[in-house]
Amino acid sequence: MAAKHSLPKDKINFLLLEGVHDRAVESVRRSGYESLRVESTALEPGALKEALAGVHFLGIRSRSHITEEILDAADKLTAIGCFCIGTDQVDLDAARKRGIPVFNAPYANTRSVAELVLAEIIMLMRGIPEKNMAAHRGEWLKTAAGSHEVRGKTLGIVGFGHIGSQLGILAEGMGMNVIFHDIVDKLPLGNARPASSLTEVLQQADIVSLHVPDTDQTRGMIGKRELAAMQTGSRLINASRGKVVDIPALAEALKSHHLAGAAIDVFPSEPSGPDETFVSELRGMDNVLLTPHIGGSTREAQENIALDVAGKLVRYSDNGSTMGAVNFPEVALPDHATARRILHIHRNEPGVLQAVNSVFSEAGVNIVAQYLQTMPDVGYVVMDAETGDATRIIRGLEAIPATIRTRYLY
Ligand SMILES: NC(=O)C1=CN([C@@H]2O[C@H](COP(=O)(O)OP(=O)(O)OC[C@H]3O[C@@H](n4cnc5c(N)ncnc54)[C@H](O)[C@@H]3O)[C@@H](O)[C@H]2O)C=CC1
Ligand SMILES: O=C(O)C(=O)COP(=O)(O)O
Repeated sequence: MAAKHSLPKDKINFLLLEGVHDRAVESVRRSGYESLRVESTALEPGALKEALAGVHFLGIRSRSHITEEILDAADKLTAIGCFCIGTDQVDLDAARKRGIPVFNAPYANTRSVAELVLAEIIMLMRGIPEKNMAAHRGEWLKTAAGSHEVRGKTLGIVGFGHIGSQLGILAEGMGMNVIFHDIVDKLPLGNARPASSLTEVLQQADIVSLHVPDTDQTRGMIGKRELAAMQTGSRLINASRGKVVDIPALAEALKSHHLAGAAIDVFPSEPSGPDETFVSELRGMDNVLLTPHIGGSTREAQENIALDVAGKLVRYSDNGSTMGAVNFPEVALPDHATARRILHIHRNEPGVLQAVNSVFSEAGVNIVAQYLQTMPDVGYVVMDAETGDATRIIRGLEAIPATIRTRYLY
């Protein structure tokens, strides 16, 4: 086949933002991709649009907002890697409709978040944030008032997914009782007990920890009413997403001492890098432990994330596999050592497969293997084909009205 529509590796451009770990850079380079730009922070929308010109593979963390407008400006964008767990920062539907799979690292920082929260549980139950602040001011708050062992206390977990369930196991190891609320039926690991509702968790727990994703349902899920439902003197931890908690309502609950303390790692609005000022109503409150969204920021997690997500981007580029994509039909593909591989992403409309197959039969090219997965709006079909005129096939596929994009791998 003529290689006219395929792209040699030195013409494939990677842009990695937000200080993605060096292991990602090494992994991409080791796979033969040398055209790589790396930035230590997120870019503001204008700069991001400019930076994306000609970029095929984009790597981000939680601070880069990839909106429809940004996607429209990204003329060559082929795939996005979120070097983190959350993918709410990307307009996933808009990306899929443009034929762009989005990958993440679903497990690589789970443990780091669970460990941080575990530490915060003890810190909050002992009133350490305010004692620490007082000591910095020269005060000596040596008192047992309001200080508790965690043994025998109840931890309420909202969102019993990977992080929530890992935390539950660790907390049980410290002798805590664990209750949880999730919208999906979950295996109650260890002695954890599912509660009948969010309210039951809030009412029964000595300390509540949030581990839900950012969705329409979870945004603002902990507001004035939910905070009022929590026990007087209880504590709240949020290391999930900033918009899950109504911060002014939380500040009020802390000021009135209805809540005894909070540890907050994520905020509705976060600085894009170290040069931007962090603004929050919670600043200056002694009983609040504030951390700069570092739940997943350990060397171990960042290295694992780097290898996981860089590997997924490279695999999609080299082989077309979309396994692990969070917004896209998942196709697992074997290597294509002997055959040529053609990828076709299309709107999922009647007759598309027939049109695709006709392009091959009219060109007299035999399809050796064909792989197809669909979502309601988008289909992804991969053909391994015997030698033939690649240019004719690609042009034929591009002429199908439902085509979103085609790629040719050799
Ligand atoms: N602070 C940090 O640095 C980090 C924060 N995160 C955040 O933590 C979140 C959770 O991570 P994982 O546990 O890996 O995700 P996961 O997807 O394994 O678990 C989330 C759980 O929340 C449940 N859920 C969804 N909507 C709910 C609702 N309305 N009410 C109750 N439960 C609901 C889901 O059914 C699921 O079981 C991520 O989406 C991310 O936003 C993740 C890693 C690091
Ligand atoms: O993994 C996640 O979802 C996180 O929130 C971690 O985000 P980060 O990579 O530290 O910007």
